[in-house]
Amino acid sequence: MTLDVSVRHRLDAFSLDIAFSAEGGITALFGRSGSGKTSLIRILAGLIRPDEGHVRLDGETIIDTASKAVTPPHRRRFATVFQEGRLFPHLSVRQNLLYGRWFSRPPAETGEIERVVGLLGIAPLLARPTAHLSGGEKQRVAIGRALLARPRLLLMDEPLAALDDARKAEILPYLERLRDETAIPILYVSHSVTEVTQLADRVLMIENGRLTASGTASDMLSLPGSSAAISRREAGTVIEATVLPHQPDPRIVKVAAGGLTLFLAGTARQPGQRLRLRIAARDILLATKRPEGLSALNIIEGVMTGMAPCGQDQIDVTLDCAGTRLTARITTVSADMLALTSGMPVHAVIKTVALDP
Ligand SMILES: Nc1ncnc2c1ncn2[C@@H]1O[C@H](COP(=O)(O)OP(=O)(O)OP(=O)(O)O)[C@@H](O)[C@H]1O
Repeated sequence: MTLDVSVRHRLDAFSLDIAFSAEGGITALFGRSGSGKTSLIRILAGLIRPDEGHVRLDGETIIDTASKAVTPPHRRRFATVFQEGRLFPHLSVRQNLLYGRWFSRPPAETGEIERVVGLLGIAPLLARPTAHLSGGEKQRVAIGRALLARPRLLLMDEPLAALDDARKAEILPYLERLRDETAIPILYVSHSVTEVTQLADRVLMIENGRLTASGTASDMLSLPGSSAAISRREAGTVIEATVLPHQPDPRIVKVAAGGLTLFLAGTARQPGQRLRLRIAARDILLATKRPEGLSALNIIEGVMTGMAPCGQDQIDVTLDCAGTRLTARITTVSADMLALTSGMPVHAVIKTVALDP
């Protein structure tokens, strides 16, 4: 699938002027509130007609303002999942799902319905009225309804934003399965670093109605150079890791990440499983000598490669650790105490529980 978008649109004082192309998998639209993500999704869904530009899917014109060609929303076969599920409250879960199927041509077969129900773990909910579901359950049903419309493109506009952290954590694995087990390309709007780290194949950074950068989640979400849309607390490094075949202890997980070996808090992981880890800069300590008697399992040797001031009295120290770049945020007092200089060997200490797959 190739989605080719180039649109310009004015909404009072705000102007959107964006061009990008997206392939299969999950493409995240990441940016601060008010940057124009929802407006872009609304253009793609057919809820706003852009002032100028084109949208094409696999070469087929969806919108082309120059030739005044517009495919009506119901013929686009794009499904949308919003922040709040927008289920029909008077219908059961099963009836809501079948409503999605009504839009698919040819209609989804029973086997497909069972597959979607299994994928999202909603079999026990089928007979329930939607009014009796939790927020997380409602979102899973909304996703199921969207899938059963057999969309060519799934537009997800902050689908987890209305949920608390526990419900978000409950749904994220289902979204990973959706990415890995269906071939439906997804545009995923979010300003959550956690969600984008875990889900996105590619990230488009949007600021003030413009595309400012695009690339892999690791490149887009890692310091130095990551977007201003990432909060100070969340800033850090995103790295790809693979679970190693031999685990030293069932309570922890050993992974290879670039040239590093790291330990994570123990959850069920299969050898060979790929993970994306986010290491917040504020969760890394630095030591000039290898520390002993620490509870941290991850003590990594590296070389200091740079320093950049970060707010008042704090410094981001960049390290090269066996070819992997990490950033540690420390106070200027600590930097002075350690007399850090470029090229100096250092040890980065990361708490096992701080590694957040
Ligand atoms: N119908 C409208 N008329 C005028 N201005 C609008 C309209 N809709 C949106 N805007 C403005 O356009 C800008 C972009 O809004 P949009 O909802 O696309 O941003 P967003 O990145 O999705 O934000 P959020 O993450 O808060 O949902 C905002 O400044 C908003 O106030």
